[in-house]
Amino acid sequence: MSPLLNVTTHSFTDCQAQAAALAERIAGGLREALDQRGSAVLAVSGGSTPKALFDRLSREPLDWSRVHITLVDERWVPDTDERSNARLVKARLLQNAAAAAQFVPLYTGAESPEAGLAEANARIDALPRPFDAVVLGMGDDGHTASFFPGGDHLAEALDLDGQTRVLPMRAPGAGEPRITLSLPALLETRALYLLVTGATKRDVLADARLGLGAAQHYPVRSVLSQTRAPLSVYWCP
Ligand SMILES: O=C1O[C@H](COP(=O)(O)O)[C@@H](O)[C@H](O)[C@H]1O
Repeated sequence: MSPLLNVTTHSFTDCQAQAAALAERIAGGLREALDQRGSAVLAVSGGSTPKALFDRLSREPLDWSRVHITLVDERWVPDTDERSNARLVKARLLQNAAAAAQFVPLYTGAESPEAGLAEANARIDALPRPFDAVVLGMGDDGHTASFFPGGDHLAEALDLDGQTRVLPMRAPGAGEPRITLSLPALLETRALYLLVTGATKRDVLADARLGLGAAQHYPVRSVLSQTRAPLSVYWCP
């Protein structure tokens, strides 16, 4: 199969419609998981893009008490910091019906992601697998999760044969030190979504698909070109 045949793009003219459609689709997958296996796991991104999605998803009627929610990546800051992805999840997703969900943070309170790595890995290893849904975002520099261009553990994180599900990441464009699920950990999912908004990110994604010039190094290419998990891109202006 040609790798890009593994990617389906859903384009919306309205970002509320995008958020509603993806929330409904994720909720459907979680309900199916609850019916068939009794529990469900959802891994989400942070940043600014998923706010509308989280607002919608938090109102979806399902038994959230049997859903584990974790992060695909985290900035190594406490959840009192406005840069914390956990803070965003608590403020926008763990609300309404979804307040009953069981949150599994990546930040452990240790001094550094390296010092907190064993605990973070243990938390992720303890979750049922495969995950039921993974929601990725993308930065203007072509990063996804905390797979940053020039990242100190990038090659390890993108290694499809890698055994460690959680890795630290430091990179020039990352701001603070990070922790991230690895590519193979993210691809072990029943549903994989990439949420993208705005013309700049649309163009970054188009460049990443072509892989020309600087775009050949965009880490998001690792998600576009893999064949383990079909990828659904949700885009709005
Ligand atoms: O640093 C991060 O950035 C990406 C993209 O964030 P956005 O603000 O452009 O939506 C995000 O997906 C990732 O989880 C986060 O840690």
